[in-house]
Amino acid sequence: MIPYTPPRAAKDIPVIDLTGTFVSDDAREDAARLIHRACRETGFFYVSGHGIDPLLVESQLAAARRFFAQSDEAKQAVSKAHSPHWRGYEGVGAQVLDAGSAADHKESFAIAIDLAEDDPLVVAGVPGQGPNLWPEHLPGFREQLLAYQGAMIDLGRHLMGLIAMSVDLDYGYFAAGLDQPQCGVRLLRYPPQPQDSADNVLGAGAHSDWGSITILLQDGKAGLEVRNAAGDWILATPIPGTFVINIGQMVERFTAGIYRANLHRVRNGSPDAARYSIASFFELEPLYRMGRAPSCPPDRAYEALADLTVSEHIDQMARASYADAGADQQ
Ligand SMILES: O=C(O)CCC(=O)C(=O)O
Ligand SMILES: [Fe+2]
Repeated sequence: MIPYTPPRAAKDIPVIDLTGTFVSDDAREDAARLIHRACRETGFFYVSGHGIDPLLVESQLAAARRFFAQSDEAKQAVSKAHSPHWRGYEGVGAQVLDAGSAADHKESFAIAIDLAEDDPLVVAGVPGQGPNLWPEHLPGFREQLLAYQGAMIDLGRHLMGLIAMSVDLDYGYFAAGLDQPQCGVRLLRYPPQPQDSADNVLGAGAHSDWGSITILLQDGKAGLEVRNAAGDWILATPIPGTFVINIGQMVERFTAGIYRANLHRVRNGSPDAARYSIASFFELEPLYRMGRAPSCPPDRAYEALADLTVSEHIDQMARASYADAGADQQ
């Protein structure tokens, strides 16, 4: 358990403008340098100038509000219990992101790449691969989520290119793992924070993300807290028009620890309103093995991990985070 202590105001999470990076190599070099620094310092940065339609973004938050406003019965109809692939709805208390702490005070709905049961990856039993669960009574919901997921995949591919450049590799370094990338999109709703937090109840307990990069959309409400290099917790205040990007354990492994998949947590700062966010977990192909970047020196701590595929690693982490919540909660 990581006991809760109040955060400081954000001052160390930079905003990186991507506008020029879609057209100019020089702008890519500049952005890669800023990404390098951010990934060493906190593992977090905002991106602006990302080119994603603000209407698509607004509609995505609206879709999240519509989903969670449904009856409990409608939400349970797409319960994660019906999916062996980590898709669907889970209620408050279903997940423990900080082992030893109280369960997370959040509810969520997740999709990933929608694969038919006869897709070769599903037939081969590759962890996490399969069909999505879709709510029956929300017209347009599926189309919206798939459009948003498509935009996240485009942005994720671009960011992986910049991350490769940030450690002196080519923009195209990850091409072999980016043909059919994975992208989980998770709608999150954090009810108002329980005032009695004696047993460390948080919206999401302190954790680092498991995959490559997370692209986070926040509604206007503060809540995301990030631990900086000095060990202080700082608030990642929502900035309109941006996404918060953080690197996960796959990129930490890629750099053999030069970049850190940093601890973060959520505590809804509004006493009487829910906070909504959308976390998109961008990931290389399921069977990709994330080796060490040739430009980063080896570190023995990471050598033992090298044999797991992306999907095996994420599946292990997911299992652990739900096992901690007990089998009786969904
Ligand atoms: O909701 C947020 O602000 C962050 C969510 C998060 O860290 C996660 O889902 O991994
Ligand atoms: Fe996270």
